Amino acid sequence: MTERQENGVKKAQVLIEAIPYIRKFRGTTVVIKYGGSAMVDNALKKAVITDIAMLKFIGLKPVIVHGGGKEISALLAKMGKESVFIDGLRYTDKETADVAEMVLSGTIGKNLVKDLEAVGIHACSINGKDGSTFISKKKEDKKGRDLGFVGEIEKVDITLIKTLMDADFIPVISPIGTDSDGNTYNINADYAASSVAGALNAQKLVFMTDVDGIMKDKDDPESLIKKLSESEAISLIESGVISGGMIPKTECCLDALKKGVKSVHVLDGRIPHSILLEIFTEEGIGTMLL
Ligand SMILES: Nc1ncnc2c1ncn2[C@@H]1O[C@H](COP(=O)(O)OP(=O)(O)O)[C@@H](O)[C@H]1O
Ligand SMILES: CC(=O)N[C@@H](CCC(=O)OP(=O)(O)O)C(=O)O
Repeated sequence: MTERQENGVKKAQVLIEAIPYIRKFRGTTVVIKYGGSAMVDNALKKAVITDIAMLKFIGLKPVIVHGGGKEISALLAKMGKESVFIDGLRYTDKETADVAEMVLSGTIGKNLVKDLEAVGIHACSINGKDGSTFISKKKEDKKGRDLGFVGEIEKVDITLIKTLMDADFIPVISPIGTDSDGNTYNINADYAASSVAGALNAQKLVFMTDVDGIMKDKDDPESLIKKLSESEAISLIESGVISGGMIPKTECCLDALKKGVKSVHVLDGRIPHSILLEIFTEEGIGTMLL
């Protein structure tokens, strides 16, 4: 065989390795929490859009829940407003809630739709106010501090999400909610993603972050944990191996599993095509919780 033919065979082998996974996951729902570097860097953004398009074209049902914390902070800074975080949640006064809605729903959601439509995938962006998708309430802080208009989701009404999916649109969901008094709530995107995945009874929930996955030593990528059970994850939190921002993320993973999601994946969004590598290869690329 010539070198060109050998390369062709290698490409075919990659496709063949994916067959059992395509068979297993066709027709199932995959919720993707999109954020971090993969949302800021243009080349990575393109890779994520391609991956999501690929999932859709081969018959999976992707649903996107996106973040945008850095972009909200940047606009607030331009307005001369400092961002204040309380245990990872942005203190949200009325003006900040409006800015969060504008950035998340007005800019990021619509741009994702534009990028998906450009590769031939129908997409529609909504936030939790549309169709009363996120029935929310003010989030109470465990230590009694006031978080302002930070919301938590009491219930996800999946009617609109399902309607879009049934009509072959990828729902792109911004983490904004409302209550019966008409307040606008800013909701942490990880929490929103796990609530959506639970309500849809998703096969998979994928978190894109800026580290390799969950590690035994957070500064040593070689210590990546490839598979994690619920009980192991709890003991890693208790022993302090999982710390900082990875605590709420892991809690969201556990919450989704409890709500019936079959597996949850924490992936490095800095690696191009990490979604495809995780779902369609034997060795995966990040951490899978199940
Ligand atoms: N055991 C661990 N494995 C991986 N990351 C960890 C671990 N413990 C703490 N972390 C920290 O959690 C961070 C990821 O959480 P966070 O910054 O909130 O993610 P994101 O901004 O993507 O939502 C990592 O940058 C890392 O410093
Ligand atoms: C209450 C709260 O903190 N909301 C987040 C919502 C966006 C988000 O979660 O974005 P990332 O996933 O990129 O962090 C915020 O205002 O930053």
